[in-house]
Amino acid sequence: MSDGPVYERVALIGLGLIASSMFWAMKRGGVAGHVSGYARSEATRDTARRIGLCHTVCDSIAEAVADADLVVLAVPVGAMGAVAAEIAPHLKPGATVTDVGSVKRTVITEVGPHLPETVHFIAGHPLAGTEHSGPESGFSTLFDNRFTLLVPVEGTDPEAVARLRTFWERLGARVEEMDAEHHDLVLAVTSHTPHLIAYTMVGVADDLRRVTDSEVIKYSAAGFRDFTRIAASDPTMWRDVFLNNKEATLEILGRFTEELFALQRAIRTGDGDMLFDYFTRTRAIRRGILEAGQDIDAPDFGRAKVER
Ligand SMILES: NC(=O)C1=CN([C@@H]2O[C@H](COP(=O)(O)OP(=O)(O)OC[C@H]3O[C@@H](n4cnc5c(N)ncnc54)[C@H](O)[C@@H]3O)[C@@H](O)[C@H]2O)C=CC1
Ligand SMILES: O=C(O)C(=O)Cc1ccc(O)cc1
Repeated sequence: MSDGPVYERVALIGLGLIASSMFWAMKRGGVAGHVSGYARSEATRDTARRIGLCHTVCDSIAEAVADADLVVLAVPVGAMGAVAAEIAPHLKPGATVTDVGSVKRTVITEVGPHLPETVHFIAGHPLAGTEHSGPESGFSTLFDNRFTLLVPVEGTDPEAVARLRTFWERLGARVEEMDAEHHDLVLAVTSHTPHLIAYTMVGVADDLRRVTDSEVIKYSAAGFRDFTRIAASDPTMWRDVFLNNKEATLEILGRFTEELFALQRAIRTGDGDMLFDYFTRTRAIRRGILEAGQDIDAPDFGRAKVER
């Protein structure tokens, strides 16, 4: 594969954390010839122009997608269907449309039917992010060494998939393919339910704060600080994730609650062996991941940001 652009013209719809990171990563690697961008709010478009995000920031979605070879939907999951309907009449035949949403089954169901048969729709999800949002939060290294999952449906043109794979690889990502149901279950375990637990724990601490004044924050240990970081994530995005990955999240939450009750019982009855065995098992999981050579720690976002 040569080092030239993978797509001549790319359109980014929604100019938040993921789209802006994609732009900086495309710029870094010369992955696109020209990038146009569109965001619904005028304030976001103004910010994008001010910081040089995209070669052209368009005031209409039709103009943004008109000549694009690749269109990336980077809006909250709940907005994907409506955005697909808006762009459909303006797409260039032969173009690829993809998305970056955190849930895949509902996005495929809601986007697919709006798009003409002359375009390739290939759903996607970069497993990389931060708790920040908006056009100024992105940086070029966000996808480096992180997975991007592609979710092609039956009958998708393999050449279009291969090209999208190359695109993500040139942004720094490791690419794998997965089906939508499996994706949604895996993400419910590894991302969606953990976010819900963080939101809950911070909510509980907030209730307590009214009793103990500012002690919860003042004496908070690293674990709780991590929860507050995650619980600072965008409310619209996460509302949409849970409403659109209902079944898998409820399944995992059910199992979580059962385990929590078992631990609660062990504490109440003084069953130290149960607690010790449980914690020994969970410790082995992290050790196993580290021994397999996978880097599971978050990158240094503070430093990466400065490099944009
Ligand atoms: N934030 C994260 O860590 C990750 C997010 N994702 C997914 O990427 C997508 C985008 O997320 P972020 O970039 O974090 O969000 P963001 O909140 O930073 O940006 C979203 C953008 O979409 C625009 N928007 C919202 N509703 C719209 C609509 N109806 N029509 C047009 N534009 C609209 C917003 O104005 C904003 O420009 C979401 O689907 C999210 O699930 C995927 C991986 C990681
Ligand atoms: O900031 C974090 O800890 C994340 O977990 C980022 C993230 C959020 C949502 C996704 O769909 C993928 C990655």
